[in-house]
Amino acid sequence: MRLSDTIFALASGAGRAAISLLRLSGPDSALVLTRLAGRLPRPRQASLRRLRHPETGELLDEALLLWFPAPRSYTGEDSAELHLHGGRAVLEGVSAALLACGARPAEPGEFTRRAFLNGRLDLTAAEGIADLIDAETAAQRRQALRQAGGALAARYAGWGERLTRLLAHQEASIEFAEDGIPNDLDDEVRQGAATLAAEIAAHLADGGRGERLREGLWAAIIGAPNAGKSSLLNALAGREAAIVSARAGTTRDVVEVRLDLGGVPVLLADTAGLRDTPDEIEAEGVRRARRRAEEADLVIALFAADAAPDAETLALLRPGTVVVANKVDLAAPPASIGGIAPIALSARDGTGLDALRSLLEREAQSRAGLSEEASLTRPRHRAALGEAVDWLEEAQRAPLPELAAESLRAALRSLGRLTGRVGVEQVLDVVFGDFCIGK
Ligand SMILES: Nc1nc2c(ncn2[C@@H]2O[C@H](COP(=O)(O)OP(=O)(O)OP(=O)(O)O)[C@@H](O)[C@H]2O)c(=O)[nH]1
Repeated sequence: MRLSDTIFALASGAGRAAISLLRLSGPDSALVLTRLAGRLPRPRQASLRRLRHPETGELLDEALLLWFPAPRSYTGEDSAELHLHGGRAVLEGVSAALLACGARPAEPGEFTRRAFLNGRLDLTAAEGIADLIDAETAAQRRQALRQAGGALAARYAGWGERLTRLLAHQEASIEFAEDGIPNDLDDEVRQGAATLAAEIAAHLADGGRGERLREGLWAAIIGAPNAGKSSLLNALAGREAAIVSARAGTTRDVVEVRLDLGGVPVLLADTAGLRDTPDEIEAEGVRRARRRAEEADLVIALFAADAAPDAETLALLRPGTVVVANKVDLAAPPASIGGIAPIALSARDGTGLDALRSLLEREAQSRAGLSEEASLTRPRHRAALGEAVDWLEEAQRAPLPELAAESLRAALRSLGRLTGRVGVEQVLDVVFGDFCIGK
């Protein structure tokens, strides 16, 4: 990937469409656009132009052009958008003309990569843009927009700056000690490292909500055979995803549907009815059901109101499990199951379904909804921040100022990996800006 290349790519979806959007970016963009369209449009103003092949002069399309000179563009380079008619032949003709002008097809993510390299966004914002494109629910969109807008970037950059300052002070204390000047910078640094470590640790202790919202929550319905698990899954999904039958032991494997529960994407699994069975295939289904219940972020334990609660399902109840008494059209629900008041439901006639859905939405949002503060969204973030906390703690324990400085530098590198930003030059800037060391 060379920044000296001028690249282009279809930015809109592939296939026949009213309009196709081609993007162009790189140092030769002005030249390429001029050869195709005769002259450059005014910056950031839509202009209708005839596009011709630069060698044959053949008319390719009449298109709307947008010209974004550097640095005020998405990539930070000279770039342009070509709004073409969305036919295949148009796209092929214009692509061939761009190739003839020396531009090359972009690699996946190359526009955003260039934006990052040109300092237009940090790594977390770039990830936010990828998430925005993948967002399936409103809450995912909000989280991605916030991250793409730099909410995490700003927070991590703030921590990076504080860390840089701590490191600068630590370096200064070492210099002062050499010169025999008394100072209490060491204590200051230790105190600062402790405060910062606590702040980062609090950000990490968010129950993984940002990651869950990005990836989707895992939910599972468990219960005895014939309790109505498949009926409930179908009712929540609004379609016949799982087979419903009066025969106990119908569901053998895990059946999954995707739901949007209050903006949180949820992968809901119907599982095999929990019971001891000599049937080998069903027994494997029961094992999978138990595993699924263990792994799930949200468990719905379903009991039939017209039967005594079964011991297998009762044994899997945990704090936070949603307990449901189904078939209330046949019998009144018990007041309590395993010490929890159940939601009364009839998957057959729909009684209680809205109440259950609202409860599930609240539960999903409390586990993965948007919090007031921007949450981290990837294991990569968690790992880098965890490392930074470890190094900050190491710095507080360090027996020598030189070792404390080394640990702070390592913490800074961890944050730097997260944002792709913090470099040594910044430390030097602070060292020489804050202190007149005079050497
Ligand atoms: N009367 C009544 N019958 C129900 C209700 N929900 C489910 N059923 C019936 O109960 C039987 C079992 O329903 P399923 O949804 O297949 O139950 P399941 O828990 O998935 O069963 P397994 O796959 O064997 O574990 C079917 O005959 C359903 O029609 C309900 O609310 N009321």
